[in-house]
Amino acid sequence: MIEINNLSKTYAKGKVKAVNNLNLSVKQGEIFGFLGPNGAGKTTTIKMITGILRPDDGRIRINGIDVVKEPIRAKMHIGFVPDNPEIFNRLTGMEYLNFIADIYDIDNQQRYDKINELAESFEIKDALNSSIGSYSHGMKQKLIIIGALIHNPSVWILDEPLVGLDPKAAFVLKDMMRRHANEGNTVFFSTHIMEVAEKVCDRIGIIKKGEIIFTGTIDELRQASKEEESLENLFLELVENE
Ligand SMILES: Nc1ncnc2c1ncn2[C@@H]1O[C@H](COP(=O)(O)OP(=O)(O)OP(=O)(O)O)[C@@H](O)[C@H]1O
Repeated sequence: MIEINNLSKTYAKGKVKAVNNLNLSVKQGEIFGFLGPNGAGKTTTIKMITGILRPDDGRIRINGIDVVKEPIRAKMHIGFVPDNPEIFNRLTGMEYLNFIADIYDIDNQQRYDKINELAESFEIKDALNSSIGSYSHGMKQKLIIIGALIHNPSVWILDEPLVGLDPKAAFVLKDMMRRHANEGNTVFFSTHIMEVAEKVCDRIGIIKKGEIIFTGTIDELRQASKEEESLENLFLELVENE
């Protein structure tokens, strides 16, 4: 579960308000889509949830644990897939996954089972003994996704995860997200594509200029907009006419 209260963050010595008094609660067992146009504040919010950036104000709790006060404990509950898959190019895929599994203190059997299952789904098993530097963008992304799931996190956070994946890999990832949520975990991901949110999410939140302007189901969004246009247009309308 993710609970965010009155969260704010500015850049450039207060000149850029990236996130402004944001409140959000994401439950166990749901896939929550965090939608917004470029520069809306999605990545900044995600960096605060994952403990990479420190909030100026407000509180974030992961399964009741304060991310600022108890960062290590909170991070043990989180699996994170950043928007940029730049990782240790000199390691092999397997060395990277073992490194991540060591950090989370995962026993040999669990790491073997998880790596096997996920690498098979993404069809990158054969590449795990090659260096990451030789991987394509999509392969690096798949490796990071496997690393993020290796400790079976109860809160899985992904920043624009479908960008750069081919349709088959995107399908596999969406299926992983659904299964993870169905097992009682929280899945939170950002996207700027309404269609992706429509297919995958139980609930969405729309952020514009650092503020949440809508939370609810896609059906509720449709009702709120009282229009029969395509969802993409609804989204643009909601974002532009607020
Ligand atoms: N390091 C930084 N220094 C100054 N301003 C920043 C910095 N990072 C982000 N910003 C600004 O903060 C605001 C929110 O940016 P953020 O990257 O969180 O948005 P986003 O919704 O993730 O956008 P995108 O979809 O383009 O990734 C934008 O106005 C952005 O220009």
